[in-house]
Amino acid sequence: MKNIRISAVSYTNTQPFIYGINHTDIINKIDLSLDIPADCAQKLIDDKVDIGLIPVAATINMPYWEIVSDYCIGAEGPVNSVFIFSKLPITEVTSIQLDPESRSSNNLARVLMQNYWKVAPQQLVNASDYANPADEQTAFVQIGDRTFGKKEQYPYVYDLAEEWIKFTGLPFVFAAWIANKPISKEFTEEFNTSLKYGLDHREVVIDRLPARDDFDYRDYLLHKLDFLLTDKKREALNLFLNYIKKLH
Ligand SMILES: C=C(O[C@@H]1C=C(C(=O)O)C=C[C@H]1O)C(=O)O
Repeated sequence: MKNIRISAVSYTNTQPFIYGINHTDIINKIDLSLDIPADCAQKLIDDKVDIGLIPVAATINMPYWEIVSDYCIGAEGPVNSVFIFSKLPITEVTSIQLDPESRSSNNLARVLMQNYWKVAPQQLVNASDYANPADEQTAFVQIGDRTFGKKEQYPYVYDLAEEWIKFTGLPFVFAAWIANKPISKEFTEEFNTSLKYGLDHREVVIDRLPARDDFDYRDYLLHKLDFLLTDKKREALNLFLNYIKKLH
C-alpha cells in the first residue's frame, strides 16, 4: 500500500504529536513533512498531502474535507501563543497586520473585531514591517513560537483563545487533523493511538526542549494547549466557520 502523505505544523505545539508518530509503527506507513500552518493548508488543498494538521479556517475553501482524529490544537482558556500585540487599546487601533503563517488566528482576529470589539481597522497582509509596525496605531496578529517571550514587550496583549472564550463561552480549535479524501477506519484508529502515545509522553517532550527563562514550556504543553477534540470544541469549530462566512 502507498504511504499516506501527512503535513503537520512545525511549531512546538505539535511536538507531542510528532513524538507519538516517531515512536510508533505509523511512521513506517506515512510520509511526514513539517510546515508552517498556512503551508499545511495549501498542501492539503493542492492534494500534495492526504492529511494535514491544518488551520480549521482553511476548510472554508475545500470541496471535501473530513476530520480524521480525536485530537487537535485547541484551548479551553488562554493559549499563550496566539496574540494581537498592540501599542494601543484595540479600540484605538487603525490598522492590523495579519500573520502570513496563520489562517485560523487571522480569521479569529477578524471575527472578534467585527462581532466582539466592534472595531474595523484596516487589515494588512504581507506588510513589509510585519511584527514591527512603525506606526503606533498599527497592531499585529502573531502565532506560534515567534510569540514566545513577547508578552512583556507590548502594553496591550490580547490572547485570542481567551477573548473567543469571553465572547462565546466555548473553547477554541485552531487546527485539526483533516483529510481531503476518505481515510480508512483502520488507519484513523492507528493514527489516533500514535497521537495519544505522544500526548501521554509530554513530559519526555518537555524535557528535550531547550530551557528558556521567558517561556514556560511545561505549562504551555500541559495546561495552555488542549489537544482533545471534544463535542464542545466541534461546536465551537462550526460556530467559528459560520462567523467567518459572515465576515465583511
Ligand atoms: C495555538 C496555535 O495554533 C495554531 C494556529 C493556527 C492558525 O492561526 O492558523 C494554525 C495552527 C496552529 O499552530 C499556535 O500556532 O500558536
